[in-house]
Amino acid sequence: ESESEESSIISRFQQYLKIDTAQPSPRYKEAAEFLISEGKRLSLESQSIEFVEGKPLVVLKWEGTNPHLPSILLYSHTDVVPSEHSKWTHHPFSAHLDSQGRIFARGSQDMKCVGMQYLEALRRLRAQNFRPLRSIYLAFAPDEEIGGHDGAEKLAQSEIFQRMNVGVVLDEGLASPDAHYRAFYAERSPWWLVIKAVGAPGHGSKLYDNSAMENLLKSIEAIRRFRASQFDLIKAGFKAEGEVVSVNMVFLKAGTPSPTGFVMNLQPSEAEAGFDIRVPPTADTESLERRIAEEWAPSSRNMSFSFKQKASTRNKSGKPLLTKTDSSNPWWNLLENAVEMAGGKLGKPEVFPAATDSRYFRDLGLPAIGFSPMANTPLLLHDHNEFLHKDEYLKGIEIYESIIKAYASFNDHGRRDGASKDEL
Ligand code: MET
Ligand SMILES: [Zn+2]
Ligand SMILES: [Zn+2]
Repeated sequence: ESESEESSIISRFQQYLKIDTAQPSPRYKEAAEFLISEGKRLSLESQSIEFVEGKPLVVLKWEGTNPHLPSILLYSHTDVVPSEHSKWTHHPFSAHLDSQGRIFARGSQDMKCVGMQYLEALRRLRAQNFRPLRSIYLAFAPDEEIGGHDGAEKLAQSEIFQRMNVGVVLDEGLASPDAHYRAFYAERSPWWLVIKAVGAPGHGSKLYDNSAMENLLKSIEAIRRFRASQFDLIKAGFKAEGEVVSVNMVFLKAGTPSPTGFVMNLQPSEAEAGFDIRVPPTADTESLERRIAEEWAPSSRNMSFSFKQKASTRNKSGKPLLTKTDSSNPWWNLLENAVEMAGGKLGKPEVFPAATDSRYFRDLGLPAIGFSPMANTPLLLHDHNEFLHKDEYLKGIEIYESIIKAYASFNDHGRRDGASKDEL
């Protein structure tokens, strides 16, 4: 690349990063306009779909020479998580490029990088007069960070999606601190649990059983023991991060407010705590549910519970939501080879420790692979000072160029395309 080409690539990335699409009030319209205009510059067909008003989902298309073959879906989400601006060295929507070449922005890793890299890879393929055999779709969806219900979930269930005849989905992965890229064949399902205790209120000096605080604390102790047992499996090297159940307390709510803080000599009659639980695809969910009902929020201790989010680990037929990584899934091998051809190396397939929109596609029986080409990069998603080095970003474009070329050219002579659904 010439220097000026490189700087226009970086500035397009910065332009996307500068659009404040943070939850809970993302500027979706601005993002959609930007993406559609980028799509037009690449002569892609474009469509903005509002399954829910004000939440556009942009679909771009490059038609294949054999549009009857199952297509490739290059998926990304447009929203980002909120940030504590004052704790960042550079404003999270300034997309500041520092003297070392690092680009700081919310979304630089999760996952505006990927969305723009797809486009840049297509730009390079266009310039080479590449003709895809299979149609290539790009989808830029809203609301991943709040569950994807008004984005990917609606897309996956739509007629539009059926007509797209998608054969494989690429979605986000995670940065890797070493030289290997990470690739994900499954993910943990988020269960966002709120437990609540009630009990008799009382004077702050009185020792008595069954107060709301005491009841809640017993649960917190039990949950912490379980958490430690899971964490120990990782610490001992028996399990990878995505293979255990994680539980983290994310809020505590109790006490009687007063203008100067909280009333100190009153034991409250209600206490609540929230937990972000992540469940691996093959976990015994029934036993976990029992544990919650019997140990973590037993009605015998005047406790109740509810879920703010509870994603299933299995499809309708009870099969865990996993994408095959063996020879039954040609896309995995193609990815590995294509990454290698572009000078990269894939680590061994992992379970994504958090959630992605891939679950909605895996639920349909489609193979979905989580992959963000960021090697030599600290894992900073949802963290302060999220950044991506410009050289990693540029390298990632070449990686995608290689993958998209391989995927869009893949011709299995009709052997698998009919059969690949449901086998993942
Ligand atoms: C249940 S929504 C998931 C949002 C985000 N990707 C996470 O894993 O936390
Ligand atoms: Zn993400
Ligand atoms: Zn995220």
